[in-house]
Amino acid sequence: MTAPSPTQRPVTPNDVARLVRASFGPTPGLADCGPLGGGGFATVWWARLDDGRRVVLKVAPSQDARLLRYERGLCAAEDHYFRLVATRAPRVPVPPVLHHGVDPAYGEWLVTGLLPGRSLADLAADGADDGAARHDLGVALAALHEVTGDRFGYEGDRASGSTWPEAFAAMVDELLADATDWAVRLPVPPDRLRALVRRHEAALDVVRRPALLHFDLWDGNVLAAPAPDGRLRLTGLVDGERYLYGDPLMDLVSPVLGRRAEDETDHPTLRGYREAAPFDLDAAARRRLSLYRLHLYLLMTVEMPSRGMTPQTHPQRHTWLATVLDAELTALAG
Ligand SMILES: Nc1ncnc2c1ncn2[C@@H]1O[C@H](COP(=O)(O)OP(=O)(O)OP(=O)(O)O)[C@@H](O)[C@H]1O
Repeated sequence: MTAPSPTQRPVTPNDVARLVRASFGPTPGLADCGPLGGGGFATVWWARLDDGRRVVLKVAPSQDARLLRYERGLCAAEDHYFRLVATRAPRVPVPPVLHHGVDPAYGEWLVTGLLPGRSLADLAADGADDGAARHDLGVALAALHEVTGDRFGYEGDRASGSTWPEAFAAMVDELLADATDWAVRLPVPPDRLRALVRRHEAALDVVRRPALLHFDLWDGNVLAAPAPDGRLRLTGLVDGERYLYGDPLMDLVSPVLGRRAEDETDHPTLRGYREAAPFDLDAAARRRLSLYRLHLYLLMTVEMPSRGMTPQTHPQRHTWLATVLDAELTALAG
């Protein structure tokens, strides 16, 4: 078993009972509970209430946990994202928010309804045919992207801008500042990364509408279950805490993590997306996809120490990230 991340607070069944009481009052009480695996940032438990409801309790990192700059206020952000999707894209299945708890002494937590199904990451271990569920994900993403924000980037006092190039450059800058704070050695000098983003400003500037992006739809955050015909279908998108507003193409990176969306045109998620929201894969779009992968790999590199990971404890992850970062740098330099 891997060690928990320093961002994951230890939680006991007594804590769950106390947080259920703080969320719902004396009734309903807690009937049963247990940890939910699969995440690496918050502490997540399922709970059965004594009125029969099944819920998920997500406990945010403690107030004194050191996080990256864009990770400020993620519990409130997840609350906002799920409510926004329920109102503005109601056909996309996300967990209903039951309570957002804030206790000045303890910290923050979120209680949502437990959605049916298992994550695609989990189901892949059984070798299940998940093509229909992945196609559903593409269609759901296209619906989410119809929601428009009033500025680009993150909400609150985090990286944002009135244009997409401005917001994207601010996001990269914040990650580079995080890298300095955490003494993360990057495979390339920060100034070269900044120059690369500036150089591709024209490709980013094609994006004129701040679309709602989930950002983190890797296989662990997509739930699916068998439909009556036996095929796996989408039952939920979870973990909405990292949402931002920007280029829809940015959301096509995590669903094919480690691969290139532009080479996977027959991938069911991309087929579903393009059937619902056709787009051109022209030279500017290809450059943007490359920039977004660069951003994600940079983020995954910079977040390692805050998750308790070092090149020594996680050599494979470290080497893989250095390799894929380098590939994007080469592609963007040409
Ligand atoms: N409402 C829900 N219904 C069913 N399962 C859920 C729900 N919320 C979370 N899960 C399960 O719990 C796992 C962990 O939750 P979540 O991804 O929100 O935690 P996290 O620590 O923020 O993860 P990450 O490391 O991806 O940021 C998910 O991968 C999913 O399998």
